[in-house]
Amino acid sequence: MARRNRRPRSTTTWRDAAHHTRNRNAPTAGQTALTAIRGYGRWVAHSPDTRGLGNALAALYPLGEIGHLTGADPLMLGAFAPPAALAAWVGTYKKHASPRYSATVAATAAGIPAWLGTAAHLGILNLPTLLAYSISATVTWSAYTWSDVLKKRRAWAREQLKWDELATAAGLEDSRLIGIDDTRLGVRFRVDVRATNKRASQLAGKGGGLAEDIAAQIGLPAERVRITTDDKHAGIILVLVQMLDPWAEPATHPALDPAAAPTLAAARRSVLDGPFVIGIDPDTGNPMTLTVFDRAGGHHVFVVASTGSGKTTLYNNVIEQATACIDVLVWGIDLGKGTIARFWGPALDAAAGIGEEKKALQILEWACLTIDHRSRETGGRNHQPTPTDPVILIPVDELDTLTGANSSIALKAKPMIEHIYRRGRSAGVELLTASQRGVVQYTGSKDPHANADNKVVLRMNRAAEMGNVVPEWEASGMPNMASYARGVKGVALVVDSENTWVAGRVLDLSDLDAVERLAHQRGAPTATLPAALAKQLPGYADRHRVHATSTAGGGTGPAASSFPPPPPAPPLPGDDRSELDAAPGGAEPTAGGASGKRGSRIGHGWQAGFGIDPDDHDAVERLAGELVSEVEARLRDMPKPPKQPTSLADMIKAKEVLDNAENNPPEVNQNIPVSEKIAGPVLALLAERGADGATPAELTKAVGKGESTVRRYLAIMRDHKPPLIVGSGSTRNLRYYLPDHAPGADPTTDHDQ
Ligand SMILES: Nc1ncnc2c1ncn2[C@@H]1O[C@H](COP(=O)(O)OP(=O)(O)OP(=O)(O)O)[C@@H](O)[C@H]1O
Repeated sequence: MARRNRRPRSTTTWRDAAHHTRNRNAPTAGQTALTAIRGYGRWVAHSPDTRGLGNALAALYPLGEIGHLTGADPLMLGAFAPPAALAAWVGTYKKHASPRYSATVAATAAGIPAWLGTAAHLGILNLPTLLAYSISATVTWSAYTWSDVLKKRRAWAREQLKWDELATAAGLEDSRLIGIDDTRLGVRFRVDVRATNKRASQLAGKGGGLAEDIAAQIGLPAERVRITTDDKHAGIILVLVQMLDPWAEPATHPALDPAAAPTLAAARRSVLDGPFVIGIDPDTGNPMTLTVFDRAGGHHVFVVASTGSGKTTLYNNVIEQATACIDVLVWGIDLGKGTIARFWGPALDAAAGIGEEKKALQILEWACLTIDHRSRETGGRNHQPTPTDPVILIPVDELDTLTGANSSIALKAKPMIEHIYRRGRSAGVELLTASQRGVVQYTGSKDPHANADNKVVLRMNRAAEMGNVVPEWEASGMPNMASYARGVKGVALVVDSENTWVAGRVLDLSDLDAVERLAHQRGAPTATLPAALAKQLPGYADRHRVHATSTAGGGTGPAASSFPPPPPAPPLPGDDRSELDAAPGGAEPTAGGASGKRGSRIGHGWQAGFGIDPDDHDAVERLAGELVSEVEARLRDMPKPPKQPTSLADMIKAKEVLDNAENNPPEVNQNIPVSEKIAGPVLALLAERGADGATPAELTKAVGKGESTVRRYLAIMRDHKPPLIVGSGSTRNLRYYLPDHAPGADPTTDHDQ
C-alpha cells in the first residue's frame, strides 16, 4: 500500500515524477508569465471590442513618451489625424450605416496621431497630460462600448447563444443562425442547415419532429413553432416561434362597431385599388387578403368548408368589400340557407334565395351572356372594370345546391357554372363557390379545382380532405386545417395561383344583425351594366320586381321592406318564366333581345325595362292594370297607421328598452309584446322538442332573424307573466323549454292561472 502510494500509477520514472511534482509546486517565472499572458489574451479575446479597446488605450499612453524622447515633430505626427479619421469613417459607415458608431471610430482613429503629437510636445510625465488623457480615453471607450453597433452585436451574441441551445436540444448542432427577426408574436430564426447533412425540405413542415422538439425545449404547444424552407436559398430554413398566443385577440370586423359602421357603409373604392381584406394573419398582424380581380384579370375563388366552419362569415367579408366597390356588381346565389339574399339584399344587384332555383338559373344565364358579350367585344382581352361596365361577382353558397347530384337544376346549372369558371376570368365575371368537400360529388365537376386561382380552406373535419383542394399542401408547409388553431373559430387558409399562402382568422362578421344594418346603410349598388348588355339579359330589367315564390328574405326586418321578396308577383304579360329553362350561353343575342326567340317576342321592350314592347298599346294597358293590382296586393298587408301618433323620443326609449331586454328587470319585459313571427317559431320548436328543449342558437335558426334579436325576445318571453318559455342552465348551457316541459316542472300545473 505504502509502496503503491509512493510510486506514480503510470510508468513514469521517479525523475519524471519528481520533475512533475516540482513543476506543480513551483512553476518557473517564465511559465507563470506565459500562463498570465495566455489568460490575459483569452480574457481580451472574450470581448475584443471593449476589453481590446481599453487595453489599447492604456498601452497608447506610454507610447506617447517615445516621440517626446526621440524629439519627433509633434505637428508631423498630428497631421496624420484627419486622414485616419476619414479612412475610419468611410470604412465603418459603409459597413454599418451608423453615424454615431462611425463618428466614435473616426474620433478614436484621429485621436491616436493627435495623442502622439501632443505627447511628443508635452511629454507624459506631468499631471495635466495624465488627467487629460485619462478623461479622453474614458470618453472614447464609453462612446464606443455603448454605440448602437456594439449594442446590436451583444444582443446578437445572446440570440446566437439561445439558438445554439435550441439547436443542440433539437439535434441541429451544426446549423448556423444567420438572421433573426422580431415578429408580432415572437421571433423568426433564419438558419443555415447545410452543415447538418439534412435538406431544408426534410426539416420543414413537421420536420421529422424538429418543430415539436424546439417547442418542447421552449415550453410551447407544438403548433406555435413552424418551420418552412426559404424560397431564395435551398440551404436555409425559417423557424417561426410564436411566444405569444396568436389567437388571444379577437379579429373583430369594424362593422360590429355601431359608431364605425356608417363610415364603413359609405366607403367606396375600386376593385383595382387592391385585394379584399378578409381577415388577419396573426403571425404578422398583416391583413389576410383575397384578390378577385386585378390588372391581370379575374380570379375565381373556390372555398371548401365543413358545416359551422365560418363560411357565411367569410362570405359576409367578401360581399362587404365587393359591395363597397364602385365597379363591381354582386349577384348572390344561396339556395340552401338564403342568407346572402336575406341579409345582403339591399346592397346586391340580384340574388336568389331559398326556393328560387329559376332565379338562380337566370343569374347564371346572365353571367354566361355577359361573358359572351364581353368576349365578342374585346376578343378575349382582360375586361377593364368601370362603374358603367363593372366586374360581376357571383358568390354561390353551397355549390351542390346548383350542381350536386341532388339538385333539381343540376342539368342546366352545371354547364353554365363550367362556362363561367372557364371563360369568366378575362370577361370580368367571377365566381366564389363554396362546397363542404373538395370532391366532384360536391363540386359537380373539376372546374373549381382547375380554374379557381384562389383556394380558401376553412376548418376541415379530416386532414385527408385538404388534399382534395390543395394537393401539395403538406410539401408547401401549409398548415393542416383539421388541427390548425384547435378550438379557434373562423380560421382560414388562403392559397393563390402562385401557391403563395397565408393562414389566419377571418374577421368576425358573423353577427347577421350587423350585416343587415350595414347592407341597408350601404344601399343599392352604384355600378350599372351597359344598356347594350343589360338588354341582352332576359329578365334583368325586372330583377327587383319579379320574385319567385320564396321564403328567403321574407322576414319583417328592414331588409324585407326594400329588396327581398314581396308576395309572388303575377306573371308579366307574355313573360313565360319557363323560358328561363332555355339553355343559355349558346343563344345568339340579336339587336333587339337576348335570343332570336326572345327578340322576336319582345322586340326592344327589354331596353325599356318593362318586359313588353312599349309600342304595343294593348300590352301597355294590360301591364298598367297588372301593376295597379300588384301595388294593391302589396299594400294589402301593410299595417294600419295607429290612431295616436308616437313621439320620436318614445320610440327611441322603446328601442332602448328592447335592446336591453336581456338585462331588464322582469316587470319591464312583461310589458313588451312579442310578435307572432317570433313567438310562433319559438313555441312550435319547443313544443316539438318537449323535455329536450332547445338552445338559443337553434331557436335563432328557427326564427330566421339575427341572434341578438332572438336572444332579446327569448328573455322577454321568459319574463312574461305567465311565462311563455322557461330557461334552464348556465349561460353557456342555456336551454329553453315550454313551461310544462321545463326540468323539474310539475306537468299538472296550469300555467295559465
Ligand atoms: N371569423 C370568426 N370569428 C369568430 N367567430 C366566428 C368566425 N366565423 C364564424 N364564427 C363563429 O362560428 C359560428 C358559425 O359561423 P358561420 O355561420 O359563418 O358558419 P357556416 O359555416 O356558415 O355555418 P353553416 O355550415 O351552418 O352554414 C358563428 O355563429 C360564429 O359564432
